Amino acid sequence: MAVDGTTARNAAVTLLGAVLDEGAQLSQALDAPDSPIAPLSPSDRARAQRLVLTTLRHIEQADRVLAPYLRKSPPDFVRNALRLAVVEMAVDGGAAHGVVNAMVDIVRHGNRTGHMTGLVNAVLRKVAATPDPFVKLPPQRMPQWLRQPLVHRWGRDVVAAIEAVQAQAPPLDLTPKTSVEIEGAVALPTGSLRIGQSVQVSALPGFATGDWWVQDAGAAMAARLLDAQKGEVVLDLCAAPGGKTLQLAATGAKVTAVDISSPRLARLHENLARTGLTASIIATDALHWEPGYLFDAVLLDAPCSATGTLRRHPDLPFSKDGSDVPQLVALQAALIDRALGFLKPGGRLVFCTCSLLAEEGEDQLTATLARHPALTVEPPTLQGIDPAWITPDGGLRLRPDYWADIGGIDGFFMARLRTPAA
Ligand SMILES: C[S@@+](CC[C@H](N)C(=O)[O-])C[C@H]1O[C@@H](n2cnc3c(N)ncnc32)[C@H](O)[C@@H]1O
Repeated sequence: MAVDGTTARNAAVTLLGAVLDEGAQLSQALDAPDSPIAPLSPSDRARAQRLVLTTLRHIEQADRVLAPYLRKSPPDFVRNALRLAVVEMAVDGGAAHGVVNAMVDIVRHGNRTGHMTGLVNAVLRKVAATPDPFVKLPPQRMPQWLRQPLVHRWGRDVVAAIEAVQAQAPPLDLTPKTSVEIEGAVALPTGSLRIGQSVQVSALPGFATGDWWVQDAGAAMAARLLDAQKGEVVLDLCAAPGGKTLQLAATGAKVTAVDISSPRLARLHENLARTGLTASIIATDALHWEPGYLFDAVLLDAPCSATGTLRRHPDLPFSKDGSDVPQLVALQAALIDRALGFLKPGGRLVFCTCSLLAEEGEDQLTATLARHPALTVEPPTLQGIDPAWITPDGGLRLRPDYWADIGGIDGFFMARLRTPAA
């Protein structure tokens, strides 16, 4: 019989193994038909996910705390159980006796790990006796392939500030369809609403009536930068799951949303239905699509390394090594060129990526201007942004450490380009 509290923890330990030892992306491990959370109750599922995310944000510290007590590396399952327990006690405020008993029970019933309960019990009791074990440890570092270019560009202090934000659970940001107030939500300078504490999204007022949608405050700035107008013919290229499509549709523009992924577009259909907004949805490869007419404005939210969203996706450093970046940079350039061909003369393109890397942002803009010298960059004049966030070329660089005192922001680069009038 399982000790109370083992169900969610057991699933979390298995998910940690999928990410840390098998290189799986957490979203895929969670959505797999045989996912360890599939049989769980909604509350245990939420708890397992929260435990995995928190542990992934603190693996480095957990390993440093555990190192003095482990003469040799235990089997993966046991090591992940120890890591999770340490993080739960150090960060999550888990009561030591409950955490230790649950982990001992999980290891007792693990696959060929039953003989290690004594070690787990002894190690965790020692950790439990250490007050605040992470207090003197720096936040977890980004992987070297990402950290090094960022240190080179922004310096060690900025990178440390970014890592401090990435160690925290991100706040919940909402984009209101029209002006709306939600109890407990803070209005951010750029117009998004922020809820600090963890809540059940579907229980918030206005969810069922589609008065808002979940969208990071940084992500919400790209559609604002495009500034779509009522009646304009607007294309959202690389649209799914569609936070930006909803923003564009809410302006009264006639929106076409294109994405290569039908499963991701299914979520856009759901979001449109919930919010009562409309857009034409086309599942196709943008590189080969021929719309047959031209657009007033295009928003291109290109596929990228997603390194600006590490705080929301702390599994990313364990499933990626940066080797796909050159391929992504080439795809982004091809999509930019394609998107420019969809514009009327005098039309505008907003290009954005949720990346911290200059290759996918600042350098991509420089290269675009070199390929298309007739383009002009229109620097952002968005409500609530700090002028220091505007780059010398007129792009907008968002770093996770901006607004650090109120929970930070996802990292993005975006730029608005204008084609010459006929
Ligand atoms: C950063 S995500 C878009 C997020 C979306 N704009 C939002 O706000 O919810 C990038 C998207 O590009 C899509 N994509 C990648 N290659 C594509 C292509 N060749 N044509 C169309 N869509 C593509 C992916 O399926 C993915 O949904």
